[in-house]
Amino acid sequence: MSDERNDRLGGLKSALASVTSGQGNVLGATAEAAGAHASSEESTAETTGQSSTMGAGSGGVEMPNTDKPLGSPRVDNAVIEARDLDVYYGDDQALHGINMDIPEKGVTALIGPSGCGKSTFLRSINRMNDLIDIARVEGDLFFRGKNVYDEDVDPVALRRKIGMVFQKPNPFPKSIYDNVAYGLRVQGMEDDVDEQVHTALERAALLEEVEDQLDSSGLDLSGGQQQRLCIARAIAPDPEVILMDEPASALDPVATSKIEDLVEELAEEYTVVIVTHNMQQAARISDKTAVFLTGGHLVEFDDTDKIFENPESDRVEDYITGKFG
Ligand SMILES: Nc1ncnc2c1ncn2[C@@H]1O[C@H](COP(=O)(O)OP(=O)(O)OP(=O)(O)O)[C@@H](O)[C@H]1O
Repeated sequence: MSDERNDRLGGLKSALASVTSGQGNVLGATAEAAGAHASSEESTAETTGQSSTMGAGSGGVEMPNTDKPLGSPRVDNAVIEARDLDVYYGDDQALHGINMDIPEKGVTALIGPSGCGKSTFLRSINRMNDLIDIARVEGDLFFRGKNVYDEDVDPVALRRKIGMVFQKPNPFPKSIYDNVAYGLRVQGMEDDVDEQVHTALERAALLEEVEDQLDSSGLDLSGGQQQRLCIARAIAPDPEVILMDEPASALDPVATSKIEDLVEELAEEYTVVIVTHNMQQAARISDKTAVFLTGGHLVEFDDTDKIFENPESDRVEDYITGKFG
């Protein structure tokens, strides 16, 4: 862990220590597995469909001038911009008017109590919510200036640019090699498959452990290795953004630590957006933190240090220090 991250964690600890809530705080708490409403459908859809190109044309998009959550500046290097984003499941509104600029590279963490809409927001970025019949999206979600909900955007092509890793490792019942190659083939990326598979396994910090057994089933790997295999599968088509929905919550501490190290490494090259219930983890690995609170509202979005050491919102401070959640 870098000195900077250690300092940040120290800041979080002292911030927490200075608050005497009289209740157990959430440091180190790993949430129960939750929010996996659509994970099996998602994992199938993640790698199915036809290859095509994302709709062209990103210029001239008019941005509504809307209220921002606390501490949420518009950023010049934003890769993803949510504008007045509402998501409904049937008549129930899960997200209310989300406005957020996610900068290029680095790690952006989404935190908040169970049911506040973190996964829903994550899935709206690469249109995974399309797979939920009753889900409906209003407002805008721009990826590099292009509204991903425009009619000319192909969700499969979008997911090549914005890959996803789920809470539970979900390798296919195929060989390690084929697990990674499958994503490439689905996207029509048939050239140099061997090289791309090796590169993806290497970037996912798995190659060394599996290079002699690429023909073995992905299901025979340990849980942590399976999750790194899923990360390799997600990065094989060379996306720009990697969405991670509690990628370590089903893993033991050693495997979790490897995933955290990997996330930090990947963030040098990719934009990583990660949902986590573990605030220590958010403090350790993220550069920006977005705090969602009950009812599906984004309350504060800022540098992680600021959120954990000096949040603007009292409700965020109460959440961070374990007064509720
Ligand atoms: N597939 C679905 N069908 C109907 N309602 C859903 C679906 N997925 C989520 N919801 C509802 O939307 C709201 C937000 O859920 P979501 O899973 O996004 O929250 P979350 O913050 O990720 O929760 P958790 O931390 O428990 O995973 C909740 O009220 C949830 O019940």
